[in-house]
Amino acid sequence: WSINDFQIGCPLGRGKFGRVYLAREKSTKYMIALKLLYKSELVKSRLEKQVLREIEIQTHLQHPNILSLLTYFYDTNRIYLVLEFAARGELYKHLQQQPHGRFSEPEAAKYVYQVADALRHCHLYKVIHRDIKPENLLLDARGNIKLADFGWSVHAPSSKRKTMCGTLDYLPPEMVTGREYDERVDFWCLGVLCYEFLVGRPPFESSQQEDTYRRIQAVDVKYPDHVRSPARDLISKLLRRNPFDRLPLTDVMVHSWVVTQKA
Ligand SMILES: CC(C)CCNC(=O)Cn1cc(-c2ccc3c(-c4nc5ccccc5[nH]4)n[nH]c3c2)cn1
Repeated sequence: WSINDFQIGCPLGRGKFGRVYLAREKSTKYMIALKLLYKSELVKSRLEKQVLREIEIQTHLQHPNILSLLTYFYDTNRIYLVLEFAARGELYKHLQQQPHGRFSEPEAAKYVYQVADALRHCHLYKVIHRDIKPENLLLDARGNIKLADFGWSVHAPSSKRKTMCGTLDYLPPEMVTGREYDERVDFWCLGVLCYEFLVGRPPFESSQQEDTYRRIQAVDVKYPDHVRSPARDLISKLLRRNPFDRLPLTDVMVHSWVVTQKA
């Protein structure tokens, strides 16, 4: 493949490493998301190893709810990643467009189920995503979840610090205190995600960072009246301080709230 095989369209956003463009493969007219990485930038920020490991991870993780890396190629200055195009774009924009900025229970349960299934698949390959939040979720043409951006995934177990770029809202207690952690961090993030889907904001959001830290450590969750008990039951089984007390993903997928609402 070469860049001449594609017609480049509008920019789709700025990923961690580079720019992503809508593009179309000329002969098949197939739409894709083309990510351009500048070798010079990768060398400068010593990210080339990280990118190669991500390419390795994404090539092996094939799942209907994980955005696939279709292929990649490079020329003298750039690496080109041919990523699946998710036609309905970023989930967090879809969330913001909802009345009251929150999803209905059926829609929330459908997404929670699909993210749980995608994470279960990642964990089979000992890959922890660590960065599950609405910004890293896309929707395909049929409104199904596509888990993207493995910018922070690592192989379990790990205690690699996650530099605090972006929100702390999704950090589990063990990562806040820099302790060793394993794939159960993704169980916690799924609980935060489910809360945000139903409420429209994450559970520990505070104006000051240290308050967010404190609320995470104390697992200080408050549910607005409109959040009904079956959903509270699931969230409370995921937002547990002790990672071993958190509900495993297979149990999330068969939880009564998920099963009754998503169908
Ligand atoms: C190093 C390498 C293996 C990393 C591979 N993973 C990524 O690059 C993660 N990543 C995916 C994207 C991305 C961003 C946006 C889209 C889109 C998309 N569709 C849209 C529709 C409407 C509005 C915006 C849209 N973005 N489809 N596929 C995408 C893929 C950006 N970074």
